[in-house]
Amino acid sequence: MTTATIVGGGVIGGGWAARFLLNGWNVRVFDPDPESERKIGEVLDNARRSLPGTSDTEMPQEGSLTFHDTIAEAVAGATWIQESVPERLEMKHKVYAEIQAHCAENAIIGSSTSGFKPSELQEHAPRPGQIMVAHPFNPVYLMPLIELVPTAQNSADIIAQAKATISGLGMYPLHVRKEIDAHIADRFMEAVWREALWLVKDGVATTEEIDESIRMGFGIRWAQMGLFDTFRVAGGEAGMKHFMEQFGPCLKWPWTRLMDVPEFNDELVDLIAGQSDEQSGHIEIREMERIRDDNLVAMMRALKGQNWGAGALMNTHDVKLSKEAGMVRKAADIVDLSQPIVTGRRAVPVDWLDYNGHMNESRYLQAFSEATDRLMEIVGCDQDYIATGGSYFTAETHIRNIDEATLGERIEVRTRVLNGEGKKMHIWSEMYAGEKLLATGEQVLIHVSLETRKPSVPSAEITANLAMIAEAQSILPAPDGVGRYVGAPR
Ligand SMILES: NC(=O)C1=CN([C@@H]2O[C@H](COP(=O)(O)OP(=O)(O)OC[C@H]3O[C@@H](n4cnc5c(N)ncnc54)[C@H](O)[C@@H]3O)[C@@H](O)[C@H]2O)C=CC1
Ligand SMILES: C[N+](C)(C)CC(=O)CC(=O)[O-]
Repeated sequence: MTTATIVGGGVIGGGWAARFLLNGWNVRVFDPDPESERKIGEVLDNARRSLPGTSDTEMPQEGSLTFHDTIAEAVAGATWIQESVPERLEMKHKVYAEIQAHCAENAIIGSSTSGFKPSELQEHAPRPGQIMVAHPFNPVYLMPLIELVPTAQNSADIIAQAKATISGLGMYPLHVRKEIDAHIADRFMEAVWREALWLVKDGVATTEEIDESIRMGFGIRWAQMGLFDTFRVAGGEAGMKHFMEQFGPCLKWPWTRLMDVPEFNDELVDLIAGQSDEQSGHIEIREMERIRDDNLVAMMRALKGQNWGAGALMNTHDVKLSKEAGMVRKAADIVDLSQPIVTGRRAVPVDWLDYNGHMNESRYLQAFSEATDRLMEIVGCDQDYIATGGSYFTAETHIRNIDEATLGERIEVRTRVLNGEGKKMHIWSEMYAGEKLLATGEQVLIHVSLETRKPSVPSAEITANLAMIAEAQSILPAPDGVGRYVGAPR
């Protein structure tokens, strides 16, 4: 297992700790705050209930978390050291001096800095090539973006290593090729923030009205297409050129007060903080974090469904996780054919819950349906085969909901082939949380030609695989409840 050290375990360091831990890394923390263990524990609780739900496969086993009294002790054995101390350059320099005196020479030191340039961070360092900006977004355990900002002091090799580590955490390393204060994304947020401060100060809008203008409008658009594609579409058939012709003149109109900053005095702070308290002061900060996390997970899962943007990144990561978890994808890889095949492993995501606070009945069907897709793939009915015009349609499903599944609970589906002769495939799946049986799902599927939409004979490979599995599993007793109809006596 690989080890990461977190130096500075506040809002951002805590989020990094969770991201590494839940991706299977061991994490060592140094933070002089005596409350840091409690604070990181609370961040971790929120991460555990949200991050696994972004994945449609099994996440790695959580690593171990330890707290250390000195930087020297904390950096021992670490391959990645993430500095997240307050945004003060002299403090960061002091911390790097201590880290570099004790860490491995080939460890990467990433800085969470929101605004310092990497060349500023590297000043006075004995090994500047070890340090680079790895700027995350809050909450680090859910937001995929990392702005990776190196300088000419960082070798191509260390940059490639940093990118690989970030990708391995399910994140998106955006290589910022030219260093600039506040990198890329924070410059946008700063621009929006400045405008918002003026709008509140000038009494044009309240903090709440400004938030509504974002979350009811461009905030939703930006999550999926960003700025330029959004404006390209807004240009209609003539696209970006037309958009620019139409809105170019506005650049000279008083549409922004960007470089004109309101005086940052007590009056402004009280005005903004007062309105913000009125808007959301009745909700505890951890509760607000949970609301934010649930919304983020649900939105990112929607993007996964579209295989777009952050969703496409997460789908690619799922394939990697699934391979690492040893999920079988081919019949030839099954070690013991006589046992039910593990066709799904995942955590229950927040958007699978209903008003009863447990996994909704429709999601039991979804989990069984995804397990059936996996079994189809295993026997040879994979995407390549389907592209040739053959597939299976489900003719009948019977689900028994036996126990509840709750948010974040890890579920596993195990599938048996009861009969795979001819055009028919009769399968039986059981869903477990640990050894607790949650549900059974019995399905009959018919092989079809996608051209005629009529039953057809599957390929010889599929027929042989189904026969082999059914034969091997026939030594198992008949599943309890097989063939049961609604209302049948127990
Ligand atoms: N809060 C945010 O939204 C974001 C912040 N960042 C950046 O992350 C860094 C940390 O910011 P936050 O987590 O928000 O601050 P924070 O105030 O929540 O946490 C800073 C932590 O550093 C600890 N600390 C202080 N001196 C230390 C030292 N000498 N050695 C080790 N730990 C020490 C503090 O006890 C505290 O727990 C900053 O550079 C900031 O710009 C980056 C992205 C977003
Ligand atoms: C406000 N901020 C500059 C600290 C924001 C960031 O750096 C990134 C974020 O999470 O929004």
